[in-house]
Amino acid sequence: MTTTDTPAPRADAPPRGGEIICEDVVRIFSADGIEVQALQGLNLHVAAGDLVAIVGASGSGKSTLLTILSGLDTPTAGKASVAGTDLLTMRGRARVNYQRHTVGFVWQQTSRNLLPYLTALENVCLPMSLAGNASVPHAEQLLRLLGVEHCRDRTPTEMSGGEQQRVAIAVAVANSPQVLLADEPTGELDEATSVEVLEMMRAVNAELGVTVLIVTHDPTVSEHVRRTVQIRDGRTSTEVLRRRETDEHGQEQHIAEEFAVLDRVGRMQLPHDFVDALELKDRVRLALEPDHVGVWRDATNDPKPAPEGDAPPSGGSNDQAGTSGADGTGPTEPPAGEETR
Ligand SMILES: Nc1ncnc2c1ncn2[C@@H]1O[C@H](COP(=O)(O)OP(=O)(O)OP(=O)(O)O)[C@@H](O)[C@H]1O
Repeated sequence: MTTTDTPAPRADAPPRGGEIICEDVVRIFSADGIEVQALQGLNLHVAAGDLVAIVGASGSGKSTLLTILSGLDTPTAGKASVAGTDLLTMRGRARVNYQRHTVGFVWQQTSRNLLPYLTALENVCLPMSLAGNASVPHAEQLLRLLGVEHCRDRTPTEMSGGEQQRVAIAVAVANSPQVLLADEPTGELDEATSVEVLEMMRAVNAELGVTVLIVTHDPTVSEHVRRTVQIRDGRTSTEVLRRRETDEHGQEQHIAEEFAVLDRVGRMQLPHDFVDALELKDRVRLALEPDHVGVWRDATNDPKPAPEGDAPPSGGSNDQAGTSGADGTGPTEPPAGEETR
């Protein structure tokens, strides 16, 4: 293995994350004459240097999205670019370079991330060697950043699951990618170890400036990221944004606000619990108000008389499903986060 003294990335290096843009991405699989539309016009924008979790039920299209973003698959239609690389037109050598330099991956199965007969240091040096610039000092610095310098000379079987995933993160960022993609990185770990690995993802995001996208079933993941995007039926449906605020008593508050995602042509998916709570189905009544949109159950065939007061535009019940104004709030409305829960 060749070694050169390439300077290691500085902890105070400026952010160099890549932007992720998906517009109306469609992926159709054909198997045994049956077509499955795994992504049905998915829209997603992740800003450079952001840390985002993608959540969703099994079969919602998460892995399909990640496989496209990692350059292992190509969308059937739409637009997708990562760090300025167009993923639909990328071919041959450009694809290899993209996978080697632009993106790094961490997969759920530790066996897929690390070669079992190499030590942690050798595993981290390997992608650098393939790119022609292996640097032992850089690999050692990454192992230190991930808190696994003590595993330097151990093979994967001599490490715990959490240590293996930390080394896997070091491998994934060895060639200084602009985007780090992780597919269920905590899927095989217990809760405490999962938290450690997620904190390491945050550290890599903060220290190296790399954009991080984590696909997961794990609900605790969303507590560790600023933004969680939910995919439903191959489309982005809702988002939760988290931030910390200090209240008037000097106490730190964790604020989580949930938003419905509106696509470029104005489509949105109502959260399941809203639909269930008001028994919405087939069609709903809509009303444009000065600062919000009202959504009502279609009561055309409803035997119940409509109550007085805040009535829908042309009769029916006043079961209001949700509101969203230009700024998401109105003078008498609760904050956006409370509106959608
Ligand atoms: N290669 C394929 N051929 C045919 N259908 C596929 C293929 N890959 C995925 N699908 C289908 O596309 C849909 C989305 O699958 P995907 O694996 O992206 O979902 P997911 O959200 O990652 O699910 P999970 O959380 O269970 O991994 C599913 O209906 C799946 O059966």
